[in-house]
Amino acid sequence: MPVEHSGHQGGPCGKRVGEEGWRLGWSVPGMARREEQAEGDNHLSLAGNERRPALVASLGTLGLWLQDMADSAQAQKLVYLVTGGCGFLGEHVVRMLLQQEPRLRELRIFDLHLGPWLEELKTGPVQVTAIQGDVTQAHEVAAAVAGAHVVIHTAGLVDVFGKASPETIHEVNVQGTKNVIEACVQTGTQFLVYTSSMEVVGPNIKGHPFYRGNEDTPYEAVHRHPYPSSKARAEQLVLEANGRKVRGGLPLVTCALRPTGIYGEGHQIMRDIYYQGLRLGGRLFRAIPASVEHGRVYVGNVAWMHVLVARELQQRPALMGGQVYFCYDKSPYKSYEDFNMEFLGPCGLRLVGTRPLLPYWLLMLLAALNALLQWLLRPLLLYAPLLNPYTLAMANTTFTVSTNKAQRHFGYEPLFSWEESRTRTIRWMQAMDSSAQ
Ligand SMILES: NC(=O)c1ccc[n+]([C@@H]2O[C@H](COP(=O)([O-])OP(=O)(O)OC[C@H]3O[C@@H](n4cnc5c(N)ncnc54)[C@H](O)[C@@H]3O)[C@@H](O)[C@H]2O)c1
Ligand SMILES: CC(C)CCC[C@@H](C)[C@H]1CC[C@H]2[C@@H]3[C@H](O)C=C4C[C@@H](O)CC[C@]4(C)[C@H]3CC[C@]12C
Repeated sequence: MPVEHSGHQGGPCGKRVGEEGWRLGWSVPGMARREEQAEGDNHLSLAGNERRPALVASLGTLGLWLQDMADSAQAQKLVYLVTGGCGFLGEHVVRMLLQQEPRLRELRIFDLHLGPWLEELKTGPVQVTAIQGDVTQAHEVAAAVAGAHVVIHTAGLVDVFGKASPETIHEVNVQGTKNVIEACVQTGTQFLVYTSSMEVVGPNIKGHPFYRGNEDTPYEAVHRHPYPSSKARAEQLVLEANGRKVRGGLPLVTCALRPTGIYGEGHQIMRDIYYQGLRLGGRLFRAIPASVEHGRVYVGNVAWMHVLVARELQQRPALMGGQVYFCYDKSPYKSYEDFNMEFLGPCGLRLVGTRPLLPYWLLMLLAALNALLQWLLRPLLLYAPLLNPYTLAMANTTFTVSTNKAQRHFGYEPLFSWEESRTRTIRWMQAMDSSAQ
């Protein structure tokens, strides 16, 4: 069923956060690492001093305190830059870094649109620097990168609905990535993590299934749509840049993460589908056979993978440099629509039909009609429904991942179980619902 798509995926954070009164819940399961570490250190110094005479104890305490200061000055030395740090994924990466990267001294957040939620981060122990900038502007990127140890490049134009021109998509995704690479080389930044996409592999335009494949599974990657083409080209540039000498003579170390369809708190398309369902009286109509598997991964786990890969890239450059990793977790293999129902169901929506209500040829016709309408109306208005020939092919082609490469190379385990990911997403949707009423 064609459903109207009201906003782009993610979008300016100002709008997103303000609109819903939504905040990410930032207690990561079993991992209040910084706090635990600090507490542990305190216990250690107290226990050590208890048995000594008073003067020795205070000198000892002073010594330990000075040692602590020196250690933490040494430990908190890294500067990270997250491009696109106010996007759907970017915000999660930013918050995850603040929680899980104890060596962080400064976190730079570079985005076209900065969100008001950044203010709340500025009171913490890490210096948070918000930089409003455009990745297509080489000088802005270079200024932001200068002095950073690690760049996590998530900024991108995610558009499969025909909202932006192919030229703009290329400019942001390809030229923007070139600018990031050149900035690293010129300013001497050694580590670059790129957020790629499963779409650099597929589904391809021939509709070949990719059934629980891994990074080495042969697949005919053929792209025509501007978004996957631009992501594929950008990924290639990032991987080719691995080993280039950066300013100062050290080699650039790069790698790319390929998320499948990300879901979780802040997911714009999920929200659009939810509101569409409400408008249809709490019903959605099945369009895709339940047997077509579509890979999904929880945003918190994708963010965690970014943090971990950025950390371990510095420890194992020879193994990880120039590598690609699919992002995966324990989310179940389901069709796009059945997976969405895991969250939409508890919010009161119902998926009607065990089989698609319309035959596939009719859906294709509707998708083609939407594309034609988009083209005809372009001089007057932007018509960008969810259903078009490309999104239909995406949803209707099996593409799922089964791999443990990230675990083997850098010890990745999902931080959030499927139950936790599901609960968090449902909670977010319910909060969104109550704030809309
Ligand atoms: N959402 C998914 O399912 C998914 C899946 C695989 C890969 N990805 C990739 O993950 C990354 C983040 O995607 P997202 O879903 O969070 O999208 P998003 O639109 O929410 O975030 C992208 C961010 O980039 C910023 N940005 C766009 N153009 C920019 C420019 N010219 N200069 C500076 N910043 C700019 C946007 O303002 C936004 O904050 C993208 O690179 C995307 O290709 C997303
Ligand atoms: C045919 C309709 C009934 C349903 C339309 C759903 C469609 C909008 C969905 C289906 C698959 C989705 C894409 C998929 O999850 C993976 C990605 C990769 C990522 O890099 C960007 C987002 C994207 C393209 C999803 C967009 C929305 C899609 C096409």
